[in-house]
Amino acid sequence: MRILVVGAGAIGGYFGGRLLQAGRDVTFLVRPRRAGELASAGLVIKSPNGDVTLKAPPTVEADKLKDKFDVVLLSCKAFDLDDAIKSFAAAVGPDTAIIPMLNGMKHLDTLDARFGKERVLGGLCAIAATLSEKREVVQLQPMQAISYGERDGKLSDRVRAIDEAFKSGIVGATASQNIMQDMWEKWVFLSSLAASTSLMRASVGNILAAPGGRDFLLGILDETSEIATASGYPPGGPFFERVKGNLTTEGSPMTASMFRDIKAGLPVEADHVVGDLIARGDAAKVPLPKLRIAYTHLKAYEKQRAG
Ligand SMILES: NC(=O)C1=CN([C@@H]2O[C@H](COP(=O)(O)OP(=O)(O)OC[C@H]3O[C@@H](n4cnc5c(N)ncnc54)[C@H](OP(=O)(O)O)[C@@H]3O)[C@@H](O)[C@H]2O)C=CC1
Ligand SMILES: CC(C)(CO)C(=O)C(=O)O
Repeated sequence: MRILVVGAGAIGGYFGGRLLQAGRDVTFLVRPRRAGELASAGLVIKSPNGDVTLKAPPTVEADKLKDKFDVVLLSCKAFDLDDAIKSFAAAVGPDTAIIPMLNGMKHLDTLDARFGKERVLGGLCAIAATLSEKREVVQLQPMQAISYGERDGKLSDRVRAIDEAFKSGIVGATASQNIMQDMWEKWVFLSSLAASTSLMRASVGNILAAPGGRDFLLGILDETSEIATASGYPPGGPFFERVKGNLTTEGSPMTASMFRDIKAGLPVEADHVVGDLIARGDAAKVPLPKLRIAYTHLKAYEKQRAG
């Protein structure tokens, strides 16, 4: 099974690297700077689950991409999606399955419109990872999971084949027969975490320790949960019940990747992760006072960053 990992940043580098480490046929589609880094220093993963340096991992740049791949594992940020699509389009043939790992949901519409719904699986990952100043992939906590599945819930032959390839390389890889529900639940959790930690500039533990902090966190979770419910995906599955506890754990150092990006002065997925959720909530007339404040904050950050 030929796997093209689009991007070798935090999550692409991590999950693609683990697959490569396990001997899977992985190629990273990268831009020139990352290609140079990987050629000279290798793909370096620092992780509580085991460090590894993969010397000269196979890479390709967009203008050299000619072959079709069986699987495209998409790991760009939402604001790079259009450019990434142009870059990997040549790799998509009639039987290619695209697995997006982006947070949010709107990328599914964009990918469907360009490649056809039948080529786009549902996908998500749960991990805390970052690309360090040394351009190493750093996993910040042991937690890791990646899921993929047909959006109609069928356990198809292609999903079984992907599962076999992924499971043998990645701890926490799972074929899901309810991936749309899983993606919504992840979105509810992530958007609540990202909105709160970015707005408060603090970890969950420090927000909980502040006056009104617990009410704010739980209030935002109520708002995002109501949007999911109004959209036909009421949260409440095992994943959701587990992660909900993460938002109320005293002393928890947990933050979202969005907050880490803000601290590093990097662009954020404000519209994709929070703005799109608000648009869906507005359409369903869900009151969203807390989420709206967080969104205004993120857009102000973007404005400030643009100068
Ligand atoms: N980091 C985390 O802990 C988690 C992140 N997510 C989600 O995963 C997604 C990716 O996040 P993350 O890995 O942190 O982001 P990063 O910025 O670390 O990585 C994204 C990578 O995509 C690459 N890229 C963008 N466009 C192209 C292109 N046209 N061709 C080749 N490569 C391209 C970038 O390359 P370049 O270096 O050239 O800019 C970059 O290395 C986001 O949607 C995020 O919300 C989900 C769960 C956890
Ligand atoms: C939910 C979480 C925190 C872990 O996957 C995440 O997706 C992120 O930080 O972007």
